[in-house]
Amino acid sequence: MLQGTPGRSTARPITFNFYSAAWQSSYSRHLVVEPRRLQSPKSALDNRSAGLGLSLQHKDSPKARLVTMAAYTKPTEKDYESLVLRLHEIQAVKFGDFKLKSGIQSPVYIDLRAIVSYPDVMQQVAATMWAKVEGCKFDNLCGVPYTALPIATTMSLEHNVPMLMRRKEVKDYGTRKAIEGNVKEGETCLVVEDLVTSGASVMETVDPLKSVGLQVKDVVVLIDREQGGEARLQSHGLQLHSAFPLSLILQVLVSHKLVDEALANKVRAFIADNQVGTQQSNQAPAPAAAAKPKRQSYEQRAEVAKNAVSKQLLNLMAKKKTNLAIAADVASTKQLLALADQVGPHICVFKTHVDILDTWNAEVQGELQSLAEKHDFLIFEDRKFADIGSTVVAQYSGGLYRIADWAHITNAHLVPGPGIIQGLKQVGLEKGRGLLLLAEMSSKGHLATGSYTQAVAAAAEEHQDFVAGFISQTPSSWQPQSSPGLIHMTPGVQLAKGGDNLGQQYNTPQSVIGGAGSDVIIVGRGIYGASDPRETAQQYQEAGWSAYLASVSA
Ligand SMILES: O=c1ccn([C@@H]2O[C@H](COP(=O)(O)O)[C@@H](O)[C@H]2O)c(=O)[nH]1
Repeated sequence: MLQGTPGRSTARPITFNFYSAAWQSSYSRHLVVEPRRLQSPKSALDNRSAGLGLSLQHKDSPKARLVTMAAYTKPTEKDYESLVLRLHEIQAVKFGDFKLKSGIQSPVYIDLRAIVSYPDVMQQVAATMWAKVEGCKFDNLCGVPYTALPIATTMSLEHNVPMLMRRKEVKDYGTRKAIEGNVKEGETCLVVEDLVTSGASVMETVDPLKSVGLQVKDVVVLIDREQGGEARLQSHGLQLHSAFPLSLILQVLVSHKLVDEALANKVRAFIADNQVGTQQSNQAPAPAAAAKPKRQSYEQRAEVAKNAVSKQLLNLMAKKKTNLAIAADVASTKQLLALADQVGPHICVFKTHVDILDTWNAEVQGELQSLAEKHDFLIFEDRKFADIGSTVVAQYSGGLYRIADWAHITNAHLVPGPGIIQGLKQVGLEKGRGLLLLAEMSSKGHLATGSYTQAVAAAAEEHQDFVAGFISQTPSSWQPQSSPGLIHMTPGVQLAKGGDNLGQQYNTPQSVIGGAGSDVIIVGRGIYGASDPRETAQQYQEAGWSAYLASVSA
């Protein structure tokens, strides 16, 4: 039992059941207890909609922080308004002239990271967001790291809904799980986010949740910048519930004369001009960054591609709506062919390491080629040639594997110099084959950087009749825009960032296609190691394709 004492002004003494003895003993000696929006003190702690809250204030210091412990109350219009004002007051929503990470100047800047320092704001945010999804059915909730994690935690504790956590980085030791918590396959999960612009970061949480067998249908966000994120999430079957569209925030601030009409119109114009799919937008300010130009579509690039294979691949990707390549690093030929048939409808490229296989002969080669025709994908033998010209001629055309006979694409390091390209071209050009040059690698500490990568870019430019593109990691940081016909394929991709214990490093489809500017994601263990490779390939296909759509010009 906690006995309240009169506060400095309006509080009346009140006695009621308190659920924590620890709180009673540690706080009752020091705190003044005030009832807040009191309706029914007896039932309030049992009935969360009754609306009881406590304000706890330090007795000896009038300026001491107020600790509120409000049970959930459905917010009223006034509450919505007061939350907007409070967000403005704590500078979570700012107006002025801000340079975004993309280099674009923005008249509005939203940064909700600081709300952790204001428990009253955190509580109102959680209550407001909860009210938006009260009618939805979900078994769990999961916040998008990091800002939305405490919001999700508050909702979880307040409403007794189990929470799951997505790791931003998957460790390369231990369980290597992307989703932490008690996952029950088939259950539904609400995704909680603080701010939506394009919806890309929401998808980075939705994809791993789905890959562990959860269903995701609803996403709740505090602020929607109204730049196209809602439509994009809808295209993935997700319903966005936003507490505050940016236009509503503007309306409230204008009505309180905190923002003048001219500035509000400037913000509205900025939002209209910066819809996802017309220009790159980003929240984090980074003064030095330059604006990222939109990329050409795969079809547009196919028209200017100088190599037969890159032309074919760009057209195939556009037609099949997939930029997914599978790295089929399985040991048995039987598994290889079964995998090709399973994931065939979702991929543009089937990548092999033929020297891993237990069997290779003309029959297996023929079966793989038939599957490539059946499902319309190209075969890429990841041979990584690295010898002098005359040796690679023999290795590519002959030996046990006769790679040039069946692989549409192969690849090479440029360590030996341009002679390696000339040698491979001598064999492959007349067969209509294409070569990828390894410009960068995915493994920790690799040496393909700086001037080496630049030299690879220059060699590819020079041999565009045979060079189809690159194996790369960060193409937009070094590839000149002058050769849109060259394709970038990126290995080291999984639905969550992480790595293995031998130096492999993983990035997500969104960061590889949208952020780094690559064209094709190469996924191995993330797909063939999954319990249902077909379904998982489909998830990667969707993730890669939506990242592509968001990065091309309208
Ligand atoms: O820099 C490189 C070049 C090639 N690879 C190859 O890609 C796959 C990746 O497989 P995961 O299971 O998805 O890690 C594999 O065949 C590598 O040989 C690469 O990872 N990095």
